[in-house]
Amino acid sequence: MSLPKINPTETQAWKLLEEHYKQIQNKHLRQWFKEDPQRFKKYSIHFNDIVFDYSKNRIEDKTLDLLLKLAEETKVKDAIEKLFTGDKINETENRAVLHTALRNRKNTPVYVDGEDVMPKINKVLAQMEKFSESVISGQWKGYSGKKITDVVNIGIGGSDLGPLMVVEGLKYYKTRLNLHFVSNIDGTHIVETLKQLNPETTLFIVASKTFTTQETMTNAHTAKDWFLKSAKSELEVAKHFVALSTNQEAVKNFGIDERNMFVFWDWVGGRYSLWSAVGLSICLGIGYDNFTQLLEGGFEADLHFRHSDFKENIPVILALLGIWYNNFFRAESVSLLPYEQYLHRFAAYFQQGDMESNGKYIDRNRQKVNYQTGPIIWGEPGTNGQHAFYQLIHQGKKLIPCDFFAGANTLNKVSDHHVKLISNFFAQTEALAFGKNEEQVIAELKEQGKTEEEIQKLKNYKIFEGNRPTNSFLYKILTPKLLGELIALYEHKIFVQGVIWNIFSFDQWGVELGKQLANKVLPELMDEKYISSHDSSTNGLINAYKDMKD
Ligand SMILES: O=P(O)(O)OC[C@H]1O[C@](O)(CO)[C@@H](O)[C@@H]1O
Repeated sequence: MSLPKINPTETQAWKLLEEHYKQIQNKHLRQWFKEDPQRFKKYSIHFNDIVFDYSKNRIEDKTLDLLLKLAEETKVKDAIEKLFTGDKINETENRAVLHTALRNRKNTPVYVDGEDVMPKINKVLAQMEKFSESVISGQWKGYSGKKITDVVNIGIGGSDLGPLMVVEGLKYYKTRLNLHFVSNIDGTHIVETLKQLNPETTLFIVASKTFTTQETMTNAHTAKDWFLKSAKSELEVAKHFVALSTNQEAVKNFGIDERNMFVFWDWVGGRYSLWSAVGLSICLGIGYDNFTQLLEGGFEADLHFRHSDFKENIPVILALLGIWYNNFFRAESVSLLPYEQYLHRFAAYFQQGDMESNGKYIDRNRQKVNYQTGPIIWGEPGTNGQHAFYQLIHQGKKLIPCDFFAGANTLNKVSDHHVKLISNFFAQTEALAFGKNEEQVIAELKEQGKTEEEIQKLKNYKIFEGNRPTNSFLYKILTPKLLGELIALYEHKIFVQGVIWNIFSFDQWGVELGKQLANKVLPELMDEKYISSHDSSTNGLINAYKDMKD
């Protein structure tokens, strides 16, 4: 059974939300907080070690009721069950979507085409455990008998961003191995990485769901050539190359021993694959036990998502708030702002997670949508962002809803850094919500001894309108489990939004055209002849390239 195909704008809730929006669009958060001192209590959810505060949003009870009605009318509850029970909800590729099975720590059966997938998941997990432990312990030796010191994950998109974000995010829990990630086809990426490495002590992980991706295969061949220059014999490849893929045939053809292959399956989407064999670099980077803690966190977030009432359900509330701003306030982007240096790739990871999932204009009825779908996702860690782009968030013309993240505790206690960091987090959400009005600005300038003329000259620049919405995630401390929870909560937010927008969130046809055209252009660049087969701009650029290149 497929997902329902309901145009959200035709629901009763949508129409009521449009009306409601007109009534509250200019109401200020200052007013809402004044009217209801219980706002924090009312609009926050506690889940494990996380406090999720969504009270600084431009909502009231009626808004939430209508948004929840929208979720009901678009049958989100049914869709969640379909997700968890292996329904082929990735219809355009005829696939189930079961990243949740990969972290199903209870091991209850999950069926795809009548087959319980848990035994094969567990088999690969056992293989990952054994392999990572032998490399970390030094039992696994390189071709000259030395221990592995460095691991290079070669992959791109979902086969890179997830493991990279997690390995960076959990660096505090690092094993003795040094992890490197090569993704870009720009040779600079692999050349600069290999410069630091010794082939005798380097292990390469070739991560590619399809094992056909141009970037990954090109980088993998370059790595193999570099390795063979030193090892001399193809027979040594088995000690230095492993593959993570769904494509056994292509892995064999590349020359990787099948015993060094860690499989996953077509029901694992690339951008949801860090929980699968693609997490091997995570196991090597932080140890298998920590990897299982990450899975545990994802699993607990799954239980929360599947079983909590929507009013208490973090991914559902996050998704509905996102729709409120995206479709009614016409906000175009969402900024993810971790006040946690370790999470410096969190926004980059969810750029793919969200934008590749919901950046679509064709609905589940094969029709062009007449409403906005996925937002632009961006962000940098605080406090760096404050000194870069926050000006626009505070005083720009665009409404940018922001999600803030911070630990109440730090993993690196050093003088008063952490308390200062956290004071910035709280201050920013307060400033964004409440701003500074004319009266306050004038009083401040007077106190500084400014003349009336100076005050008139400056005051408008110093006013902060406020009314900028934020969500805050305050957690106890950054652990593998906590990170697993956060990732899964956001994955499910994306899912709920895709369901409501009536789009297919698990395919990515939009990345195909560029790949096709690059394959057409590539042979045209190989000789000196001028080209006239494209439009005048593309011809002009290609021909200028031919003139300029050495
Ligand atoms: O793991 P693969 O098959 O190499 O694909 C890498 C990435 O390429 C994409 O297919 C599109 O760019 C992503 O969805 C995917 O994560």
